[in-house]
Amino acid sequence: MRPTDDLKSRVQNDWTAATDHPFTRALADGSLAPEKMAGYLQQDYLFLDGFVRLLASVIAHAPTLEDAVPAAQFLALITGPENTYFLRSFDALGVRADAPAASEARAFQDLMAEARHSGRYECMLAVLVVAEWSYLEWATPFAGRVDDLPFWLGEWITLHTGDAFADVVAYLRGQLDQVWPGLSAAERAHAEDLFIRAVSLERAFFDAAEAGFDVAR
Ligand SMILES: Cc1ncc(CN)c(N)n1
Repeated sequence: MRPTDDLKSRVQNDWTAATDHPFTRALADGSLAPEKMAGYLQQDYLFLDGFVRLLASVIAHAPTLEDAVPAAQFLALITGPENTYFLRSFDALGVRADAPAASEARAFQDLMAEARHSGRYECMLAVLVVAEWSYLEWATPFAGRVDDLPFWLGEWITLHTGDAFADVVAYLRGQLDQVWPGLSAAERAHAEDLFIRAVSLERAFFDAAEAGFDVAR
């Protein structure tokens, strides 16, 4: 079994809860209240800050230029079209971009900083694999629904579906699978711990979004 499949199988409960969640089902069928999407996006914009730094660290730690290029191209997408999606959505929803962090966003920021500061490529990848693979899984079944949705819902699905995004997930998983056999037991345990905590935080983030984050105006 691929190491990344094995890691996922160890947290199947949280994984399923995070990738088949009432929040994303409501997002995809258009019944999600704009206020709830606004609160989610404000908190996710704080997530994005730590994510960009973590992805930049993966680029810095990739073993070769060839290994780094797909991450660098993905970083351009995140800081380009995804960043402007957030800003256009805040504008359309009438909310500010700089909300105070809720505990779920802070916990994710802390985890990403921990992975980055570990200086370990596999630890950085473990968190990125969870973040992107789980989003590909929840969004893919809804790829055909985007045309009927307001852009702040539909484009969020589009950003996390399609061949190019599936290639990003395949690349991140491939990098982690590739380095895994060369790791010691302690190094594997460290990366696995980050993977498990990241899945749990993905679930908690959607639970909190469904309950409704406070919205800053
Ligand atoms: C919390 C979270 N996890 C993952 C993603 C996917 N980029 C995201 N936007 N936000």
